[in-house]
Amino acid sequence: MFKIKTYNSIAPKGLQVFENNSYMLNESDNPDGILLRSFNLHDESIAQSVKAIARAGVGVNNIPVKELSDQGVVVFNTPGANANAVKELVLLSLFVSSRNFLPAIEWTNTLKIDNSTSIPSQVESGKKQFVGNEIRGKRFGVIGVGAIGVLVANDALALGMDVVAYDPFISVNTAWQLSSNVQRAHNMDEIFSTCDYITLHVPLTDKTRNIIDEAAIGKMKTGVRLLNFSRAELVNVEHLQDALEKEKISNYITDFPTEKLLKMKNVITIPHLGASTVEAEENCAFMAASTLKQYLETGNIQHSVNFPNVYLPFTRLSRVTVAHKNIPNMVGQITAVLAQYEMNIANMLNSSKDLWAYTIIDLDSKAEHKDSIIQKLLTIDGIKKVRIIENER
Ligand SMILES: NC(=O)c1ccc[n+]([C@@H]2O[C@H](COP(=O)([O-])OP(=O)(O)OC[C@H]3O[C@@H](n4cnc5c(N)ncnc54)[C@H](O)[C@@H]3O)[C@@H](O)[C@H]2O)c1
Ligand SMILES: O=C(O)CC[C@@H](O)C(=O)O
Repeated sequence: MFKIKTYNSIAPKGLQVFENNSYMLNESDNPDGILLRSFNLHDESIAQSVKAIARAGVGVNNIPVKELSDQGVVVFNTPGANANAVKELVLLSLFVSSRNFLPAIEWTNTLKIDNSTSIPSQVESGKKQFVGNEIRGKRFGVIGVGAIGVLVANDALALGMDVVAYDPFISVNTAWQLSSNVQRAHNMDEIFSTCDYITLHVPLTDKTRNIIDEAAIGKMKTGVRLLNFSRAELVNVEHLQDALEKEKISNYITDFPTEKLLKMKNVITIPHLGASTVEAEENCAFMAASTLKQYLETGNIQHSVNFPNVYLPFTRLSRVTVAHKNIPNMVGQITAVLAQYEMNIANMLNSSKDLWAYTIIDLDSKAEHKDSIIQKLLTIDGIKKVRIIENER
């Protein structure tokens, strides 16, 4: 029996993944797994019982990934599952930033029905204050070409924009999807200095925090429009305010309202709706729940942000999984312990990702002395979490 604790509202399609006798949902006491969206886990104490955490979404800056890795807790996200939803809102925002239609609609709603001037006459005489721009032919810079950035770049081309993209870490998969008509920027300055519109699609990390600051803004064209559907902290808000006041940036559209932004002119804030479509919520919830279930039941890892992806069909009688540091001689020490218990290894797999590694060892017997094997393995320096899973099938 596995206990799953959930935070935020998770689409039923995801929760249904746990609808069987092996799971108890919404369990706060000693959960095995956590399923969440944007809830801030940094301020929560996480029970020792937790083996994995799945984020129904992409950004994991709400999760203390570093600390959890050190406890051998696997963190999953849902790459690409909400990318189309975000892309559609970004495309909408390109038009919103260009055509003044939000203030125009507000103005139309204030028109008074009076007998001397008809509404159509008021409209025709007042509309000149809302003249906008077209996006066709304008230069559009995409910073971060991952699941969202690639869709935004390709569709902006289809809308007639001149698209230039920057991503020094672009994945091979994404590069295959990117239209060859998207130009490659070799550094961010190429985007800053030439673009009429700039959109941010990078994760929030120590390296990307404040990538839009005074220095970056200084290089931008006067009147540039800035879109941020990634995270608030990518943009230095004081420097942004100054640039908006000086009309260096004409407007800023973001999915991340803050107290300061709400008071600023020429800022349009959206209440974090990027992934809020029925389709994206279902995709994310289903993917997150499925990867969490797979990990709890088999120890296989897919879509993890801190441990390597590993898959070994679970066909033998039992399985030992070990989350450990990526340092020499771990496998040798693990197998030496199993040998002490006269356990014969039927199959094994070891893989690493940056500082962390993961080993699966399959056995042709049910593991006896489970607790003492686990305790012994945990005394090895570098081993963070050990599980022994019986094959129930
Ligand atoms: N508004 C929303 O509701 C919403 C929804 C989904 C994602 N997001 C945010 O958008 C971000 C991107 O999402 P995604 O699905 O495209 O993620 P992704 O991981 O597929 O793509 C991120 C891309 O950024 C690139 N990158 C990383 N550091 C970079 C740097 N310094 N300069 C340039 N490129 C860099 C990576 O190489 C990668 O290609 C997420 O991290 C999340 O913060 C927001
Ligand atoms: O859960 C959401 O609504 C937003 C998720 C989004 O910020 C993400 O990073 O995927």
